[in-house]
Amino acid sequence: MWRRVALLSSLISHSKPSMHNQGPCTFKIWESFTSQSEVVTPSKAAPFITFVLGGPGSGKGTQCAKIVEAFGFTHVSAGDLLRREIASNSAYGSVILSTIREGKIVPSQVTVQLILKEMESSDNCKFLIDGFPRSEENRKAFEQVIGAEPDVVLFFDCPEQEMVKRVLNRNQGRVDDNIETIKKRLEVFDELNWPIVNYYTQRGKLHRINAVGTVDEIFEKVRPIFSALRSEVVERVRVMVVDRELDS
Ligand SMILES: Nc1ncnc2c1ncn2[C@@H]1O[C@H](COP(=O)(O)OP(=O)(O)OP(=O)(O)O)[C@@H](O)[C@H]1O
Ligand SMILES: Nc1ccn([C@H]2C[C@H](O)[C@@H](COP(=O)(O)O)O2)c(=O)n1
Ligand SMILES: [Mg+2]
Repeated sequence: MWRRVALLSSLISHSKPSMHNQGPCTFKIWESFTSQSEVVTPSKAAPFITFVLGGPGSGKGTQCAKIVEAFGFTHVSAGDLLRREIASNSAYGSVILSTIREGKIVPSQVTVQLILKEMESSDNCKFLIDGFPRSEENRKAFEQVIGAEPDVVLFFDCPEQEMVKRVLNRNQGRVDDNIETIKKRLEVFDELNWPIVNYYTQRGKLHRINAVGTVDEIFEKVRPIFSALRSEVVERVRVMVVDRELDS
């Protein structure tokens, strides 16, 4: 039913040593992902995946850090992976840089391969995929390549004015933290985000969180979501560990 992942593009640089098949939760995909017509449903023996949605500056990264601390997830930020790719001068680096500068979305194939590589290199079984999907194309590419859907989707809902204020105060030297790029990012967000929100709402997976308030106030809205899921996550990790032991 399962087979090991062997899909990584050689065009993507290896900035972290590969630990394929070494961790307790060796990452696998369904053989059936090659069948495009097949509906993909989550399996018990799959990593526990949370997608984290929200506009620029809505506080995704900040809340992910709190979830990691409280619940032991591994944080995979699509934006950070793309920035790392730029810094490593890989084949895609200059295209990614100009895309980010223009406030646009990098082709899904690139982003999904980076996410997959990061998940494979982790010995954890529970992931927060931050800033992904940013478009329906992103979402479909993830399902096709990884062969799984997220278990949970968080959406940090924040007014535009507040997002702009936070981004302009961020002060981390990001090339997209300027008013021109923010305007474009907000336009792209408004155009592409809602179909994703609707899709996961219909599937009963979306948690919309009002992202106005202090960091701690917002986390107190996030915490119960993961507390309620604790036994499901523990069971998933157990199944994956057993699965791996049977495999080895
Ligand atoms: N609740 C909050 N109140 C005030 N400032 C916040 C809050 N949450 C995060 N911030 C600050 O706002 C800025 C943006 O937060 P963060 O980087 O977490 O957003 P993000 O959603 O990851 O944005 P991006 O999509 O651009 O990566 C940071 O400087 C962060 O410290
Ligand atoms: N799925 C994604 C995620 C990010 N990007 C690009 C475009 C974003 O403006 C930039 C920064 O991401 P952030 O750190 O704000 O999450 O990275 C993308 O193209 N596709
Ligand atoms: Mg972020």
